[in-house]
Amino acid sequence: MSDAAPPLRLAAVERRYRTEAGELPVLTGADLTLQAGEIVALVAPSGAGKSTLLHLAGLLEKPDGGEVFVEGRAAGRLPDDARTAIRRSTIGFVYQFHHLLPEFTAEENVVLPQLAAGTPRAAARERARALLAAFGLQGREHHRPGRLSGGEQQRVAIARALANAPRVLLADEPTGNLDVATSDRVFSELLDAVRNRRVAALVATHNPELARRMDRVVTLRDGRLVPA
Ligand SMILES: Nc1ncnc2c1ncn2[C@@H]1O[C@H](COP(=O)(O)OP(=O)(O)OP(=O)(O)O)[C@@H](O)[C@H]1O
Repeated sequence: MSDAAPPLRLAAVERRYRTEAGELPVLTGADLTLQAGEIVALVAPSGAGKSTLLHLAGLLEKPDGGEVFVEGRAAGRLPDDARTAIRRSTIGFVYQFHHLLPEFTAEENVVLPQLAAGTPRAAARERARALLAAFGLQGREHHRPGRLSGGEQQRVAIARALANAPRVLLADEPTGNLDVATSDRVFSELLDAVRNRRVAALVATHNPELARRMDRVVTLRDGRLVPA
């Protein structure tokens, strides 16, 4: 592992699914390098393999071929527990629907991943408060998700994704569930947070306006990543 290694690199990544109709090749040799502070949009038609790519990049699944390097380390094919440890300390996820734990407060939702990564509770709470404040959620820390607006819920989800100071952020339609004005605002906050922290981000979206606001746009063609 070297400081110069990019936070995330996909090299000739392959993934195929076995279906009743036979093998479905979804990724056939996907290459991508994300540098620190770089935000890349992934825009491709439904079914092209965006979620599959994000799952592989996030070490949630293993590739059938090729490799996923995280901070220079070949990580994609490690055993489950090793991939989980790298994922917890290095990678944050934001989904279209917030996936917050409904029975926990906003603050607890941001504290829990830190506890899972071994951060002491007092430090985790302090960091959660700072992150929530950075997203304009002072005074809302003790609300459960059901008592927050859609935009606020998504801000908590972004704060949670950043809780363990990840080097890589993976997002799947991170504001796709919000109205246009709220989506615009929350997306700006997401971009600022990622840029300020020098996180490398890959953001899947169907929204060309949002894609244009990122550093570059890639698409999937026949299972490979190409410039859009
Ligand atoms: N577990 C699975 N088993 C079999 N086929 C799958 C599986 N997961 C995904 N697929 C298929 O692989 C292809 C790519 O799916 P994926 O979910 O990655 O696409 P996507 O680009 O994220 O689509 P969307 O924009 O609709 O979310 C699709 O044809 C899908 O039906």
